[in-house]
Amino acid sequence: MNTTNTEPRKIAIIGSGAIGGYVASQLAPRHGVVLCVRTPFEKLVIVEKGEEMEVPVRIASDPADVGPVDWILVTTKAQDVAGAAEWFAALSGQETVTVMIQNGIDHEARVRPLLGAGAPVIPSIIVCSVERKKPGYIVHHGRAHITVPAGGQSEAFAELFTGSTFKVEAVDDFLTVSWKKLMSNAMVNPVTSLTLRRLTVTTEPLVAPVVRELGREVVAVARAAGAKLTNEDVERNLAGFADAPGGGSSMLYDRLLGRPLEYEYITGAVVATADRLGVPVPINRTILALISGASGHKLDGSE
Ligand SMILES: NC(=O)C1=CN([C@@H]2O[C@H](COP(=O)(O)OP(=O)(O)OC[C@H]3O[C@@H](n4cnc5c(N)ncnc54)[C@H](OP(=O)(O)O)[C@@H]3O)[C@@H](O)[C@H]2O)C=CC1
Ligand SMILES: CC(C)(CO)C(=O)C(=O)O
Repeated sequence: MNTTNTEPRKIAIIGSGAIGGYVASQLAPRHGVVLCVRTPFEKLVIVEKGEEMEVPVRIASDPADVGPVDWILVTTKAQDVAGAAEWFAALSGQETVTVMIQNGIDHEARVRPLLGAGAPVIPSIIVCSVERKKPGYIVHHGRAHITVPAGGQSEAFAELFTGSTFKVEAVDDFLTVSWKKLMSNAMVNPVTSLTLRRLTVTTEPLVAPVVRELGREVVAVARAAGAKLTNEDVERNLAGFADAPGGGSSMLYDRLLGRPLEYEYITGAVVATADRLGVPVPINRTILALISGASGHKLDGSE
């Protein structure tokens, strides 16, 4: 397979929620896209600036109905990767490249047990605010940026998005980009989820200092792990959240629906790394306890 030209490719997206649906909408005009879904739906609709658009994709709910593809894009929540084992088996061919489009760190470790030892895997960091209102109905609140590590198949991956709204950037210091995004998520995802508020909750006078301290703890952990973060990154994030009307977080949307929360891969990853490297993170540890208690529980108190 020649992965460095711009011919149409066979692309499968495992996990067609908010991110998977929006990414599909940007690839479908030029490539053959199949959505590998757990909960079937009839059609994929994207809402962009208030306008609905139906996306021409194939929707498959049975791994027996698909064959090997050029690219597998993984956009489930991090804790759901293992549950998609049958999709990986059906979609993987000799030259299939798998791209992890998820929050958190250690992307490759999540999927490696489901793939052959030498199968190429690209980790990625996505900045894009999207909300799934119901299966197959996705609202894009703004931004469309993906970062991948330089080298390997990353250039070919970036070419898939030619002509789309996504900017795909390949960087040498992927570690720093990963920790910057993890910091952003550790600052807002649990706080929006616990307060049931959108990003503007971070401007509340009593909330902002907690969010700032969550970020500063992550800076200390990230630096111990070798990433180049500073407290200025925390301030930049706070200013950015205040300037994001309408946007929430993926953890807020899950909490509103009583779904399992991705906390182990966000705040949990911060605390686990902090413990390994001997960095104190008391606020993140407290938030981890609270968000773990909220995960998967209904909002009406009925458990
Ligand atoms: N939403 C956002 O704005 C952002 C999200 N992210 C990250 O992107 C990743 C995806 O998040 P998001 O799109 O919000 O999540 P969603 O919950 O909206 O979508 C995840 C999808 O994965 C599906 N899924 C789960 N298990 C399987 C399976 N075994 N087979 C097939 N499909 C499966 C779910 O199906 P079902 O319908 O059955 O539940 C759901 O449709 C996460 O890591 C998140 O943190 C990053 C940046 C922004
Ligand atoms: C909050 C946001 C959009 C960016 O920090 C995100 O990554 C998420 O919703 O999980």
